[in-house]
Amino acid sequence: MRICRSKQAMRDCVNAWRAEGQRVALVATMGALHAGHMHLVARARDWLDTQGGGRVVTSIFVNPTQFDQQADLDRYPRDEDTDLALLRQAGCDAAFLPTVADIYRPGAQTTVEVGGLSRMLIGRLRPGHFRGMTTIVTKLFNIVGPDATTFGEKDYQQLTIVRQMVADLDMPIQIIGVPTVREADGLAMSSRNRRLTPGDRAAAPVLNRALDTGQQMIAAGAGLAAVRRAMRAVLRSEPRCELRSLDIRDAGDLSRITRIDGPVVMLLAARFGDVLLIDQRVAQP
Ligand SMILES: Nc1ncnc2c1ncn2[C@@H]1O[C@H](COP(=O)(O)OP(=O)(O)OP(=O)(O)O)[C@@H](O)[C@H]1O
Ligand SMILES: CC(C)(CO)[C@@H](O)C(=O)[O-]
Ligand code: BAL
Repeated sequence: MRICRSKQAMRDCVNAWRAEGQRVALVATMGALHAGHMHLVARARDWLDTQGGGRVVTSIFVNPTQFDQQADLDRYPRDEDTDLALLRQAGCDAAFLPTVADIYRPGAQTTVEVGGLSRMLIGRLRPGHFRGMTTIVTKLFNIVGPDATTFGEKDYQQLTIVRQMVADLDMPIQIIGVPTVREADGLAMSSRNRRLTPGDRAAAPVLNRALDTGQQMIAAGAGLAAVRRAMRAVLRSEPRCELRSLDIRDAGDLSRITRIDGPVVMLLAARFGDVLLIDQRVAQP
């Protein structure tokens, strides 16, 4: 596996592959890798196989501009040695680990923001978060120049925003959504899980239980208000869960709905101690 620590090294590596006619798929991460990330690498490889082969690049960059809280950035888990070992095992072809100084040149004035979608839901809880995310994702696309990229459905609003951006700005990149990988007790894998105290870790699967309840009720034809009530009751049964938002939206464009008559997405954000976790599930009547 090649290790590229600068934009130039990454570009040189991709240019050499392109000269051999290789396609390229990108997996963008902030490191502290887990099995969910490995699925993104595997799905990137699957996509390349359907195209006659190619190279997988995984970026590891804790992007400061998408953090609205300095403490969250400072405490974000980092574990480069383990990350690189996992990527080698997964058959990744290159890891891109740029520095903040290389990525953000002084005096930069340009950001990328997807209008309405970035300001709703998590965008309200974390002001500026999605502008930082779409800006770094655009920069990664410009540096690596991938044909395709995989994103997790766990970060459903992020995936929806990236799809919108790529369509709006005519970026010639295929976006592949990857289902959420879970721990045995149902908790969605997330780098932030390792910051949970043992008590909060034991409590956190309540998010998945609330989503199970919502999904079953929606499949049985229950109405919006009843589903919300039942999900809230499940979440309230766990005193360590500090609910920040519970939304049921159109699964395609995240618009508000007044009734459930097609695919919807249930979106949860909750704090356990000082850790904000999110989870989601698509359901239909
Ligand atoms: N459990 C999971 N299953 C599938 N994909 C995932 C999972 N967790 C994260 N991803 C995806 O991995 C990519 C990189 O995410 P990131 O590095 O922020 O990891 P994370 O586990 O989501 O960390 P965080 O604690 O910041 O939520 C994103 O596309 C994200 O949706
Ligand atoms: C896409 C991403 C790597 C951009 O920093 C980040 O938002 C993430 O890890 O989901
Ligand atoms: N996986 C989402 C990245 C973030 O929390 O900033």
